[in-house]
Amino acid sequence: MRIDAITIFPDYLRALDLSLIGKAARDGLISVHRHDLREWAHDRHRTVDDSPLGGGAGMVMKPEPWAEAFAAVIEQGKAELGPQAEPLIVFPNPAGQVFAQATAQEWSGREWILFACGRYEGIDERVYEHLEAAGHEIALVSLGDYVLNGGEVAVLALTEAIVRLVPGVVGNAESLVEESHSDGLLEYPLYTRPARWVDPAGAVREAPEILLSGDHGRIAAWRSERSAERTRERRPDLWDARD
Ligand SMILES: N#Cc1c(-c2ccc3ccn(Cc4ccc(CN5CCOCC5)cc4)c3c2)n[nH]c1N
Repeated sequence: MRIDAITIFPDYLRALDLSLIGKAARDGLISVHRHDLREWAHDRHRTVDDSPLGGGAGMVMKPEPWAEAFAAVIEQGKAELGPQAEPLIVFPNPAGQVFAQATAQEWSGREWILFACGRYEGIDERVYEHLEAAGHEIALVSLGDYVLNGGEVAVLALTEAIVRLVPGVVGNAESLVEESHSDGLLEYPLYTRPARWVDPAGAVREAPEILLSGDHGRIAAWRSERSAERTRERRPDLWDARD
């Protein structure tokens, strides 16, 4: 998988060189390419924003740098992947569809994802129109119903959610199966040693006896019950949406 990200804060995305994503890149499972949008802003101040037409607060990202950036980055990607390759262009956007595990699963099979990180109040609408008219596939996604200052945080989250599902990235693929949301339910409570823990307040806290029984059938049933109980209590929306 090739991942490109266009942003005015490329250093914000250096976290993609770390940990799981960084190792996947070093292992050749993915390649990550950061691009500074200001490279395609040609005035002396490398301006990428201007006041909103029609008035209003804040600034809007100008269409010209974005159009040039997309053309250049897509040309670079095609040079690597072949002239037929096409990116999925993803815009983190507060008005986008809330991103979910099913989408992460779907996008983990894509050859090429191009993230476009907006800032200010957003990107001139004609950029989306221009890309769609050129036949590109675009998606607007939101991390959730709260307000960020730009798309970079979302790109970090989206990339981790997607790339960890790319075959070979997570060592123990089995751990991906039992995760929260992978079956539409929340994960069961987790315990490790010591089985008997005296906490700093002096309270004795025992792990559930069943987990020490060695009876894997009963343990699986117990975990399933706890997962259902948690989902009902904490996420009735997920519980009600179950098949
Ligand atoms: N993913 C994700 C996000 C984002 C996100 C993603 C990308 C950009 C690019 C710019 N911003 C700032 C911004 C904040 C608020 C608003 C709303 N507008 C309503 C009408 O009045 C003007 C303001 C717009 C732009 C972004 C925020 N926020 N929350 C998520 N889950």
